[in-house]
Parts: sequence; C-alpha cells; structure tokens
Amino acid sequence: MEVLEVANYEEMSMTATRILLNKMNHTQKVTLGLATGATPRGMYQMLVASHQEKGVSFRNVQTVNLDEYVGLERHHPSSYHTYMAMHFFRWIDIDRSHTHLPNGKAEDLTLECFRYEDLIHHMGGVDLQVLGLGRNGHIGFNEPGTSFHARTHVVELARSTRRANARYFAREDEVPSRAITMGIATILESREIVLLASGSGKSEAITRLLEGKIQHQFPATALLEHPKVTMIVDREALIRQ
Ligand SMILES: O=P(O)(O)OC[C@H]1O[C@](O)(CO)[C@@H](O)[C@@H]1O
Repeated sequence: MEVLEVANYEEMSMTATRILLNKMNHTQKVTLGLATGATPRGMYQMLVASHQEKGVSFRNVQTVNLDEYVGLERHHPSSYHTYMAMHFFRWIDIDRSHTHLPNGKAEDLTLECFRYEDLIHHMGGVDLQVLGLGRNGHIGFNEPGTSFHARTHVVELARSTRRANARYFAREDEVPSRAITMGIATILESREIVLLASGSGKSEAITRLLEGKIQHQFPATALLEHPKVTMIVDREALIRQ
C-alpha cells in the first residue's frame, strides 16, 4: 500500500482528481468505482471544474457506486442516487445510462445483489475504485466482522454508522437500517484502489490501518491484501492516536 501524505483536504482532493484524470487519459473506456460521503465531495467538485473549465470529457467513462440504502426511492434527497446526481453526474457530459448504483427499492434484494455483481462483471470489472473510510473501518458499507469473501450483499448498518450519517437526514431514526453494498471481495477485484481520508476524525482508523495487521473487525485492513492501493491521507488524519 502506497501512502501519500498531503497537507489538507484540498490537497487530498486534488491528488485524487489527478489520479482519476490520468486513468481516464490512459484508458480508452474506463470503469470508475465511486463512493459517497463527505470525503470525496471535493474530488467531485474538482472533476466537475475540469470538465467545465478545461473541457475534460467523461464520455468514455462508466461508473459503479459502492452502495445504496435499502428502502429509499432513488429521488429521495438522502439517497446515494441523489448524492451522485447532485455532486457529480448532472454537471458533466457522462452518458447517464453508463452510471450505476444498486437499487435499494428492488422487490427482491437478493436478486438485486446478483444483478449488480453480474453488471460489474459485464462491464469488465472496475479499473479504479475510490473509497472513503468509516471511523469503525468500514469500506463501502462493509461493517466490522464482514467476511472478506463477501460479494455484493445486504447489510444491517451499525448504530455508529447510522448516527454518523444522520446529518444527511432530518432525524436519526430516518436513516435506513439496511443498505446494499459491494462486498469486500468485489472491492478487492478492482484493478486499482484509491482510499481517501481527511481530518482528525479519521486518525484512529488510519492508525489502525497503518499497523498493517489484517483484522476482520476492521474491514479496511482487507486492502492490505490488494497489490495496488494508494492511500491519500492528510496530516490531521495521520496524527497517531
Ligand atoms: O466520507 P465520510 O462522510 O466520512 O464517510 C466515510 C464512509 O462512510 C460512508 O458514508 C458510509 O457510512 C461511506 O460512503 C464513506 O466511504
């Protein structure tokens, strides 16, 4: 795992943006795995700016997102479908039929998980996966204790995760209790992974990850098994706990 230490959130976002644009430049049709949450927002802003100000095109890009809440309509203001549209897709020239998220409203959720896995496979796999990091070490919505062999599946969200994400809902009890997420095995099949972390809130998680021991109670340590991971971490997140 390569660790890139950067000064702050802006520099983290800029470094991630550069890596994505470089991948787009060197691959004819690129499949990006995308994440939500507060962390990648700056990166999306910079990617949008590169389209609007420098004419970078996303026509050769297809995307798959890591996760979506179960039970939310795609147009719900707090769904990840809405997040992606508002922060990224609506501002760029990507073909919207090439952007994919799990359907949290599917009647048969098990079937939806299989469909999503199949879709990723037919897209040729993920060239570059962007990840945020949960304070409890989750990646996607893979909570502590999740099998590293898991593929796309339905998860019960940890209380701490629901609490952390309550800021995106009117009330904490409106945060869905379940989500569909790519599994750790699905994530590890990406050809390349970029993990982003910024701020003191992530420093405990980063300290644990940098210990370098694989622990099922800390899902992000699964990344230690992947041959091409770049971690972009700012100074605050690197302060040892
Ligand atoms: O970037 P944030 O908001 O700190 O969230 C970290 C992680 O938690 C999630 O928001 C899920 O709880 C992920 O989507 C994200 O990668």
